Amino acid sequence: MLYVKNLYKSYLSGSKEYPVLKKINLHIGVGEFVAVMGPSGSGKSTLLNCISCYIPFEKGEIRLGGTALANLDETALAKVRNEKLGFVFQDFMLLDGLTIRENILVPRIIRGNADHEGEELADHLLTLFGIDHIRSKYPAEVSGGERQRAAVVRSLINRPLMILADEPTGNLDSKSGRTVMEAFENARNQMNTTVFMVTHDSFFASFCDRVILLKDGMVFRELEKNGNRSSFHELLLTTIKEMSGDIQ
Ligand SMILES: Nc1ncnc2c1ncn2[C@@H]1O[C@H](COP(=O)(O)OP(=O)(O)OP(=O)(O)O)[C@@H](O)[C@H]1O
Repeated sequence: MLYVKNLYKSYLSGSKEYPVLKKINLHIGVGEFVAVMGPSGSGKSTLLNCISCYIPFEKGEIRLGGTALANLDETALAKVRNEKLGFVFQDFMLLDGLTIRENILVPRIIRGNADHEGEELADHLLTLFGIDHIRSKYPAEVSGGERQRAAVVRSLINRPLMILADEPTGNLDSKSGRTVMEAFENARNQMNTTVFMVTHDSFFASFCDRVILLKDGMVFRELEKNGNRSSFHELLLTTIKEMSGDIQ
């Protein structure tokens, strides 16, 4: 589904080139829930932005559902973003003047398929994700966790190949954040949705099936959840300590 091969990306500062992603290789299969973690500056957002088609990369390959992203023009990239990807952001990005249900339908309107089927799907998802009671409310009238669950539903409304989530729990307390992780689990379990998330937080990462640890623009290690969530959390904490050099 998503293949990243030898991805290399640098930024220029004056005439000097600073590599940020150095030969990243990864694969995410259909229905996987995967997090990327790593210290500040390790390249997490840059990786997500390359996959999102928001920034170009110099070398390597990204293939999303069989489409190679390098060499696509702006129109084709916008089509990939609209049709193949769903987005969840740290600050929700809901439109204040629209109700929760109307917000959820916005990607259908952008794609030009705001039809009866879209309305039915919105109603089904509002129930499935436990936010039907806030459908007619405005974003300012609901909690942060409810706003983010609405954003998760919005990201699903065009039935994307993959959801990209950038620090989706960054503005939430642990109880609300947990409901958002459960919403991603629900999307995976009920709709076989693939989720790729950037997070700083090992507790929220422990809800994932797999965690990719980045360090200095390279994959330091990939960890898979083989037991329960709390033992995976312990493994993540130990490996992050090892990565930061606290233990050998
Ligand atoms: N547009 C840019 N121009 C120049 N350098 C940039 C740009 N964007 C990011 N960088 C640099 O690239 C490196 C990686 O940044 P990136 O935001 O991908 O890291 P990150 O792991 O997401 O960090 P954080 O956890 O702090 O968000 C950093 O050193 C950053 O300063």
